[in-house]
Amino acid sequence: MSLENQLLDGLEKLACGLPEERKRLAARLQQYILFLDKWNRVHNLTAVRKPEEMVTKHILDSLTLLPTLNGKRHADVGSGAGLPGIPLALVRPDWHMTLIESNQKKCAFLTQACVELALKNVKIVCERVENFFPSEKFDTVISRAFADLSAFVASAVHLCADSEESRLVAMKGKFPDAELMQLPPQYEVEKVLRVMAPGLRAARHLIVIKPGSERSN
Ligand SMILES: C[S@@+](CC[C@H](N)C(=O)[O-])C[C@H]1O[C@@H](n2cnc3c(N)ncnc32)[C@H](O)[C@@H]1O
Repeated sequence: MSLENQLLDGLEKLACGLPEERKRLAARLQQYILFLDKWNRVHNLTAVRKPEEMVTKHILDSLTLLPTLNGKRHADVGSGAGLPGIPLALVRPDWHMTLIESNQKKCAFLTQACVELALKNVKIVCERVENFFPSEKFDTVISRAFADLSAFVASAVHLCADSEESRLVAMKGKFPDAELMQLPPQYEVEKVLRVMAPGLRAARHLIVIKPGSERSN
């Protein structure tokens, strides 16, 4: 199956967009994969080397977040090669994504990817998340493969908007029993969702956390 058809099939299974729109989204997502593949050959941005594996392991996995995010302003902490932030920005041009990444080489890739893909709804912050204090905060603060839950929350809770609806969402593989037990009690785990990325057999979980009163610290 071609990359574009693999993406189309995955978008359909995720119930993402209407049929005509899905074709356009699949073409945009393919453009991102091809650009990531080109850079990855030289700069080693991700261990997933085959574009067809990037479809499931990176793109469709990132898009499992879609039904869980509320609001329009989202931050992706430790975004790496733009995951999950860039796939989300591509399929939801009405959202604003801020990608926070401390590694200069990865930031250079992210900046070029935004130019190549003409992404107007993405901001790159090349800084450690602990040192980033934006004037406007976020409805959702997301991470994938960034840190254990306690470290993620401790370093990024200050980015959550001062509203009842703001959340931190960590993307995890198997159910993270030990990490959940270690999470300090001031953070309320609102829900743990088991999600399926089309074509990916591995277990995936989204941990949705309320920031509590810690966010303004
Ligand atoms: C394992 S990678 C995951 C990348 C991407 N989220 C993914 O799922 O493919 C973790 C990323 O977090 C970045 N990182 C580590 N500590 C950070 C910090 N304190 N602030 C911002 N980025 C950080 C690293 O440079 C790296 O790119």
